[in-house]
Amino acid sequence: MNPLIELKNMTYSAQQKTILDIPSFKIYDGEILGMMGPNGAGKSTLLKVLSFLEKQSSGEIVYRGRTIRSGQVPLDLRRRFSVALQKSLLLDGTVFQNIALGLKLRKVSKAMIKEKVTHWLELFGISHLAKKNALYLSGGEAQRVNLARAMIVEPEILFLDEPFSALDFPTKIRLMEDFKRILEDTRTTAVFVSHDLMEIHYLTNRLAIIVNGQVKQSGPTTFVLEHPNTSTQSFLNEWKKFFPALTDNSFRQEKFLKL
Ligand SMILES: Nc1ncnc2c1ncn2[C@@H]1O[C@H](COP(=O)(O)OP(=O)(O)OP(=O)(O)O)[C@@H](O)[C@H]1O
Repeated sequence: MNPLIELKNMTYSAQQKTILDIPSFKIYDGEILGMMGPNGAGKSTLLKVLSFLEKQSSGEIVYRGRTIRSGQVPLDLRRRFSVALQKSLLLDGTVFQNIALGLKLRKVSKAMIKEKVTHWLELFGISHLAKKNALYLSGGEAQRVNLARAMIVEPEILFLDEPFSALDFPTKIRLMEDFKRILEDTRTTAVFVSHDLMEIHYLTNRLAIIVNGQVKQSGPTTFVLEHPNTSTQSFLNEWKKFFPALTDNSFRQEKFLKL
């Protein structure tokens, strides 16, 4: 399988400190890749480098066979990606206008914008909010708008940095269920940073554990959770003490979704 993105000897440094040092890492078409690791491990920085919001200090990022070397800013590629952060950063305007923004910037016709926004409002279950000012939404509503805004441009990769962390548990579950279905239906490749093992377990099919700016382990999510290696076990075993059943597949089906 050809990777969508490949990192080769990639480092990222700031203030004379190496923050990321990744000799080799690949992201594949259609996967939902989770990234976990302790505070300050470099997850958000990696997300920014992968989405070309930050330039790597050395090494190469190969995107669909096109090599981007350190120092280069591939502005044309940025438009193919969407980034959704924990804080939804919505603009003062209606929900409709917020979701339409990416299409407007891409000079899509008014009729097409209307059709697409209506479609994405429906998919995220927020049609009733279309005319509401986006600054006066609840956290759960705002995050639905944020995700619809990211998805409407049909990104080749969606980068998510803790988008659910501020939501209460039932709101989070409902949004994650809807979002997972949308990602699967649209076959969107997604890279998802989270501190929450339940979110990671539910949403992702591959997991990378980042510690001290390095990818210490990656593989199918359930496998990594069940078989931490010597570099990741101290981090993962802390989690597993509190959620021993997370490595049991039936847990997700029978308990997690019905909580
Ligand atoms: N521009 C910068 N200048 C200096 N240090 C930076 C810069 N960007 C990131 N760092 C440092 O790099 C390290 C990794 O930060 P990053 O935000 O990527 O970690 P993280 O894994 O996302 O952390 P958290 O889980 O706490 O959100 C931190 O020590 C941070 O202070």
